[in-house]
Amino acid sequence: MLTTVLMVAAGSGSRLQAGVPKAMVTLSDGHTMLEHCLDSVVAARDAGAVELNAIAVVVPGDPDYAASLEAICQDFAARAGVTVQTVPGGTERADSVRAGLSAVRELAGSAGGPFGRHALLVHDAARPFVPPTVFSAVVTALETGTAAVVPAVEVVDTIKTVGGEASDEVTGTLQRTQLRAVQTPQGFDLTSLEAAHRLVEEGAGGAAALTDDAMAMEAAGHRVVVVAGDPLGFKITTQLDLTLANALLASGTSTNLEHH
Ligand SMILES: Nc1ccn([C@@H]2O[C@H](COP(=O)(O)OP(=O)(O)OP(=O)(O)O)[C@@H](O)[C@H]2O)c(=O)n1
Ligand SMILES: C[C@](O)(CO)[C@H](O)COP(=O)(O)O
Repeated sequence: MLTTVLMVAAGSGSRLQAGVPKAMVTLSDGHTMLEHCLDSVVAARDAGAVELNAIAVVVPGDPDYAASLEAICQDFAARAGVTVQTVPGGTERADSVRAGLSAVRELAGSAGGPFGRHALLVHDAARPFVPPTVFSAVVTALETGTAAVVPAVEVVDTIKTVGGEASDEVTGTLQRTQLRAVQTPQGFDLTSLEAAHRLVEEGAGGAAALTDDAMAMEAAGHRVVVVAGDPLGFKITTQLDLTLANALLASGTSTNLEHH
């Protein structure tokens, strides 16, 4: 199934505190986070897991950062033999996804007419080591006709809700067997995700409340299916995650085959 990837890279990385947007952070092997994430997509293509049409990368509005990321994207595109188009993002992650959807529609339309079913993978430019098996599981589920697919792993901690007058008061304990930690790439029927985001945008919920795209599909009444994620699909959010990523690279344990 022809698939376009929407990679969101417009975040500031405030929790990582690296002084530059997270996608521009260089890992210990000298490659940026963005290159690693692009590489994982192309590794999935090369493994036959994704019939890749093109990649849209949503970049920060700041012109200097946008220019740097555009240069990284076009270098990568030439090396990997893939179309990569950048588009400026928004304040919240959901704003950036919405900004990217119009570019995706153009990329999908030019690939094979606007009316066919087209798969979209929405992916964080903060998960550098997602293996091809995860891409494959998501795309395979989409191919069965499912409109929304998320990769996920089991939760290892006990999760409690807090609230009351003081937010340090426990109000309940969630049933751990029913919980999953959700990763990206999340897979969607393109037309359905466009409609779901429009619906949520027109409603009361702000973009900040939408922490992933499956939430828009859930709000629109779609069935969302979970497939197996992978521990290597972890998101780099804090310095501790970055330390883990660099240790994986140093140990050779990881990651995305060869660099393009
Ligand atoms: N306005 C935003 C916010 C986030 N993202 C992207 O969404 C992904 C997941 O978000 P997160 O890990 O929270 O990244 P940041 O927003 O950069 O981090 P922080 O919340 O710590 O500032 C990242 O690839 C990030 O670039 C985006 O494109 N546009
Ligand atoms: C989309 C996501 O990566 C799924 O786990 C996550 O919800 C992003 O959250 P963030 O706070 O924007 O990192």
